[in-house]
Amino acid sequence: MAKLLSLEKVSVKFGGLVALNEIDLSVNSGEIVALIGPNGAGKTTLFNLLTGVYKPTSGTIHYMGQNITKLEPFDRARLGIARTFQNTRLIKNMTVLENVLVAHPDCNSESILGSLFLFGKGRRRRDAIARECIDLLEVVGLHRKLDEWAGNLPYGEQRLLEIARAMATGCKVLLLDEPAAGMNGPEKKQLADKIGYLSRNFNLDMVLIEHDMGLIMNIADKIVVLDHGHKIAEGPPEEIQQNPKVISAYLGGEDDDFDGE
Ligand SMILES: Nc1ncnc2c1ncn2[C@@H]1O[C@H](COP(=O)(O)OP(=O)(O)OP(=O)(O)O)[C@@H](O)[C@H]1O
Repeated sequence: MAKLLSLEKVSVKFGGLVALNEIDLSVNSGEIVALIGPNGAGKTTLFNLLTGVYKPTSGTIHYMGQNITKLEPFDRARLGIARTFQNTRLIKNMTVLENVLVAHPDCNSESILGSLFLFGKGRRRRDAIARECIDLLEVVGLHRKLDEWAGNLPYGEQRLLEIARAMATGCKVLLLDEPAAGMNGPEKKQLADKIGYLSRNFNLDMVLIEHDMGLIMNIADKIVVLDHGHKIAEGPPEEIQQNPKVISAYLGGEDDDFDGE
């Protein structure tokens, strides 16, 4: 498998605190990678490193063969690295479709209004962008709610809308921060199905921070375990589930939380 994204001996220090210590990590093309670890392990710091919000104290980050260690968040987004947030960043008083349209690189809120006055080629382009966005909403199952206010959607659907917004940017790597947080059982099942579908059909690579072990066991190809800024394990779910280091560090020995149920 081709390496898409890789970290080589990356460390992040905040004053005297080592939030990440010489982390090596790679995301291969077509992979779903789950990042787990107890509170303060360094998961969010790693996401901020990948998006460029934080720069490493030492080490390098490569993406599609390019050294992106010093690239700013905007440039990384343009290269195809997108993320969703634990607390959704939707524009609640815009419709579902408008939320996706404004995330599209060829569109912004001014051009949505301006498009009323478009003719010919401009209008065809606008229609094509709208079609693309509606197709994305169909993929996440929200195509029947195009005109609803984003803020009125149930929580699970707001998270799916965030994924559609991230995809509208044309991303190749999607970083999902606790996508299942606050979801009920059926919503989690729907999310797991969508994530699997997106990965298979859109050639989208995903890294997710998630605490729901059942979800992770279902969808992840690889799990990376952090503890106090150190990578303590990496491997397929069935291997990680049995790893005594992980059980004791992450779960304090209570392996009944780690059975994927
Ligand atoms: N901007 C910052 N300044 C100082 N310390 C920070 C900063 N960001 C994170 N840290 C510290 O780095 C360590 C790792 O934090 P991080 O948020 O990455 O952990 P986490 O695994 O995401 O935890 P949680 O599951 O609670 O969100 C913590 O000790 C945290 O207090």
